[in-house]
Amino acid sequence: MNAPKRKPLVVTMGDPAGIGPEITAGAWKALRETGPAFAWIGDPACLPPGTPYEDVVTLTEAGSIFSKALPVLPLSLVAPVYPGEPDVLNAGPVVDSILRAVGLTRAEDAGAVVTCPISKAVLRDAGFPYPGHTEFLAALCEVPGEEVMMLASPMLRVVPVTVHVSLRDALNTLTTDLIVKVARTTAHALKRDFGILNPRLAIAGLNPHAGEGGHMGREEIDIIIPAIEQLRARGLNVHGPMPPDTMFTDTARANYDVALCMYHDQALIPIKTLDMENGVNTTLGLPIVRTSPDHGTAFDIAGKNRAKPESLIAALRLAGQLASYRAANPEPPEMRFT
Ligand SMILES: NC(=O)c1ccc[n+]([C@@H]2O[C@H](COP(=O)([O-])OP(=O)(O)OC[C@H]3O[C@@H](n4cnc5c(N)ncnc54)[C@H](O)[C@@H]3O)[C@@H](O)[C@H]2O)c1
Ligand SMILES: N[C@H](C(=O)O)[C@H](O)COP(=O)(O)O
Repeated sequence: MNAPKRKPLVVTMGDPAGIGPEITAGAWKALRETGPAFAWIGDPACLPPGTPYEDVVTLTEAGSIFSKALPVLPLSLVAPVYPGEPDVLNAGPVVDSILRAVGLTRAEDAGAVVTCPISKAVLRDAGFPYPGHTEFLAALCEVPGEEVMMLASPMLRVVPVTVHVSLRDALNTLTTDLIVKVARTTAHALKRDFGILNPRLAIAGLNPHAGEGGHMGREEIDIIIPAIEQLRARGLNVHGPMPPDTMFTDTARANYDVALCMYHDQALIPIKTLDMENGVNTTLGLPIVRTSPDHGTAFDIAGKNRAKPESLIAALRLAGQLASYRAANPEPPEMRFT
């Protein structure tokens, strides 16, 4: 039987005053011969001067011209773009680019969505009601609350249990049920999409020394250990709570497939420190594949020809692999949630 033909991926514009346009042009140059092929939904006026691009109407056209030019599904901005100076007036097209990308992927015209970085502050100032792509994508896919953020690189995978909230709110919202839910979605995705049959989950503690038996905080005893017990009772391969300060050493990382962390920076500091260039953000729990580079808009270097496209290239490669894996491996019923 022939392997299913790979569908082109679709890349969103992100904030046009950030590094999205230039890393997109850089990723196209790096991947034009090998793929995965993709189309970019954005305003060509914000691409670096001299970028060879061609307007397209369909993803099929994008696949056939990809080796010659960056395929663009055009979308007009409202305000002129000055690199490093985001404009709230362009929030509408930034959001439209995401909406169109999700529509094309849900319609199975595109293989996956790869998002360029948005400024959460600019979108929030414009009235956008979501904290980030992760939550917005879950709403668009009609699975609000099911989303799980995972950042992955060849060195480490991490999942923050609480995500885009203040540290104080993270402590207030951390519950046994939430840890169990996020861990189950993570284990399921590692089996389903990454081919890891019995994923090993390391659960971080919250407090110094994972609470030191309750002398440095009770969250491990009251919240985290009950979650670990429930997950083990479901047959998941889980260990912890691990002291957060030592769980990211080379030796410790060799013993797990993913680290479940209790708050955003506990998860993202280690991966961005160890492997920023190869890190990819992917949203688990969605019916579509979504990846993103692990960095933000980098307004400080936008338009200065200093932005590295490596993380976007890694995001495109991972999206291509996950989409192909899903197409070739329809989900067997026994793999569904344990
Ligand atoms: N997926 C996303 O949409 C996403 C992810 C992270 C942050 N953000 C947003 O980005 C904005 C800026 O966030 P930040 O300053 O904390 O992080 P950032 O990742 O934009 O920048 C942090 C530092 O890393 C550098 N950097 C980032 N990407 C780089 C690249 N590809 N090549 C070279 N250097 C690079 C920047 O110049 C900066 O010095 C925020 O508004 C945040 O909301 C968006
Ligand atoms: N929390 C992510 C990070 O710091 O890299 C980032 O903000 C991306 O979030 P979304 O993919 O939800 O936009």
